[in-house]
Formats: sequence, C-alpha cells, structure tokens
Amino acid sequence: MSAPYLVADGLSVAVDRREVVADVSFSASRGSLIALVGPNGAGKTTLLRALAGLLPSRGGLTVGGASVAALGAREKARTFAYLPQGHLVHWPLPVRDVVALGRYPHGAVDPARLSRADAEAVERAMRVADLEPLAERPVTALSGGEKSRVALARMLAVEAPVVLADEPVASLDPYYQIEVLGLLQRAARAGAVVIVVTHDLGLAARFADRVLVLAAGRLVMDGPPEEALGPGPLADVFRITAFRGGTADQPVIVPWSAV
Ligand SMILES: Nc1ncnc2c1ncn2[C@@H]1O[C@H](COP(=O)(O)OP(=O)(O)OP(=O)(O)O)[C@@H](O)[C@H]1O
Repeated sequence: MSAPYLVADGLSVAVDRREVVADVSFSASRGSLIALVGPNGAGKTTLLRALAGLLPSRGGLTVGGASVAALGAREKARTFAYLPQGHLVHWPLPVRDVVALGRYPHGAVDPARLSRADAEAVERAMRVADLEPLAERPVTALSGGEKSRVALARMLAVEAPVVLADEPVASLDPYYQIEVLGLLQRAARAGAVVIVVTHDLGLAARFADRVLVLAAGRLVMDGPPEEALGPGPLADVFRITAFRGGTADQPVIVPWSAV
C-alpha cells in the first residue's frame, strides 16, 4: 500500500451551528476505491464537500502533504474532481462542451479552442463514459441516466488525483451502474484516490476496496467490505439484514429485510 495521500484528522463540519460531521479521521492512498455509505442524513455529502475544500471544516485535512485550506481555488479544482448529486447544467450546450468544462481548472476557458492536451482529456472522458454517440446532442435533451454519464465524464476530464463522486450511479440502469463503478475502479487503479457515496450496499461490496460507514456524522466503521458491511453494522447502522455470499475478497450482499 502506498503512502496516504488524502488525510482527514479529526475533521468536523458545522452547518447552521449544528455539527453535521464530527471528528472524522481516515487516510486514503492513491490506487484505492473507497465507498462512503450511511443512512439518509448521516453527513456523507457534507463530508465529501468538506474533503474537496468546498465547505469550511475544523481539524486537519491534507492532500499530498499540503493543507487543503491553503490551496488556491484553481489548484483545489485541479486536485479534487467533485461530482455533485443530481445537478448538471440548465443550458442546451452540446455534450462535448459540457465535458470540456472539466478542463476549466486547467485553464481551458473556451471549449471551442481547447489545447491538444485538453481536447485529448475530453475525448478520453467521453470514450470511457460511452458518450461519443451523444457528443453533439444538447445536454438538456438527454435522459436522466445519460445526463449522469455526462456529469461523470466532465468530472473524469479533470484527470484529478482525488475523485469524489456523490451517488454517481443513482439514476443509472444496471448496465451503466456496473460500467460506471468499473471505470471509477480503473481510475483508482490508475493512481487516483476515489471516494464514492452510494446507498447501494451490494455495489459497494462488489467494487470498493474499503468502506467508510458514517452514522449521525461520525465514522463508525472503516474497513474492507466484508467487515464494514458485516451483519452487526448493517443491523446497528442501517437497520437491515442482508443475504450474504461470495468470498472474503469478493463479498456479495443483498439487502433483505428491515429490523
Ligand atoms: N445547507 C444546509 N443547511 C442546513 N442543514 C443542512 C444543510 N446541508 C445539510 N444539512 C443537514 O446536515 C445533515 C447531513 O446532510 P447530508 O446531506 O450531508 O447527509 P447525507 O448523508 O448525504 O444524506 P442523504 O443520504 O439523504 O443524501 C442532515 O441532517 C441535513 O439536514
């Protein structure tokens, strides 16, 4: 395992003077895909935004040894590729131009005049998200799942060392759920820290190297899927039981009943 790249040390976030994320500590190395899971309202989105430096936080937060708070806006945007939940753009821009917005942190302000490096990054992201057939379509005329893939490609076009994706597969059909988590896993294997928020515990177990479980703002489990999504945490945190199968390396978890 390589050295930790993203390190949170006692990270806390207050929203409206209420502590929504409390004393979270973990470190993540490049090369790993981490699933961030927890019940509704646990603080996952808030934590993800704080990690990207988009929300003020207390405690330690470093990336590549540097304080996130000390990074300039453009450096932050090059370091953290952040995929928010849902929102894309409301203008009828062609898909390729929306993906090119991912190169903005690299200085590409005009999608019609990309440098060769920027254009290549855009094409790579379009290809992995299977968007080439939709390249000229206005993004507003796409289905929900297609828009999700455009948002994902825009995020991948940043080619950032840290990828933070908030529910990237929520509106995708099973084929693209598997495809998208597979491509995030490949982004991790290519050297990124990838943190994915998801409510799909089966996919988390299938794809994540490690699972962080957040409950009421606190990190209550941090471990491999088999352990972090074991019967105890599923009952205590998620209030469910699950069918379990597979192997320790490749657990299969199917949420089954409420407890
Ligand atoms: N802008 C805000 N103003 C007030 N409260 C907020 C704000 N953003 C989040 N919260 C509160 O912080 C808590 C954590 O919200 P957050 O969106 O981080 O949870 P989550 O785990 O991502 O939830 P979900 O799974 O439902 O998306 C919730 O109680 C929420 O109501």
